[in-house]
Amino acid sequence: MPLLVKICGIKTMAIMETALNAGADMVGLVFFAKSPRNVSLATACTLSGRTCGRAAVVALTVDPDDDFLQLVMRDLKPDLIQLHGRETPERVADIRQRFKVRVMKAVGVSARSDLADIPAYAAVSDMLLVDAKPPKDAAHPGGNGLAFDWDLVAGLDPGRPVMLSGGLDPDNVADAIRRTRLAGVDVSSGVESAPGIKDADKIKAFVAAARRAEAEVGYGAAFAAAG
Ligand SMILES: O=C(O)c1ccccc1NCC(=O)[C@H](O)[C@H](O)COP(=O)(O)O
Repeated sequence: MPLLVKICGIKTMAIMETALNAGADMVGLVFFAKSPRNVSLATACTLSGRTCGRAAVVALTVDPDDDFLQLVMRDLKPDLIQLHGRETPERVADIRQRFKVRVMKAVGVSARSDLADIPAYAAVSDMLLVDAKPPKDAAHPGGNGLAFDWDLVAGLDPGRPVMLSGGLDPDNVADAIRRTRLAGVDVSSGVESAPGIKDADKIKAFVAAARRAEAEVGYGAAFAAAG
């Protein structure tokens, strides 16, 4: 299966166009008021319209309530809801079933013990995202540009595709792909010039580096051999 590359926290048409032209498979729109990447639902709908099916649209939410999800599903109709809060496996299952939407649950990792929750989340999610566990005093539960020990998730296979995130950037993404061989990579801070300000050249460099590593590792070949 080809490597999935997600660019998260897109706020402008120009950057959406850059991510699509660079070859991103997934684009993330952040709904979290305290984030410098937060977008309104109206802006998200406009940005999403630009994709024309070239990339999957991911609505990033943090402990969303049903009223908000109803609006997101009615107006944005994302391909995937990313759950980046303290949602329990029961709540993840509830959202997936109630809204008939694919979900990607983010799991914070800083130690091997954090992987204990993964089977329960894999059972109720379409995809998982492993991210650095935020520091206790962090203002945001994600998008902090912090990396974790990738060896903890190397080859992780809970029966659902797993994306790697947390502190990735154009310089380290190839190493991360080689070491973990997960289904995809997700970046936000590492392709910015300042919090919330995406840098077009960094996005292009990130996707290019990820694609080179994908070819080197042989993602498609492994899939063909297995299939
Ligand atoms: O981006 C945010 O501001 C954010 C706010 C609240 C929850 C999650 C958030 N971001 C998550 C992501 O952008 C990515 O999925 C991932 O964590 C990558 O973050 P980064 O380390 O900045 O590359």
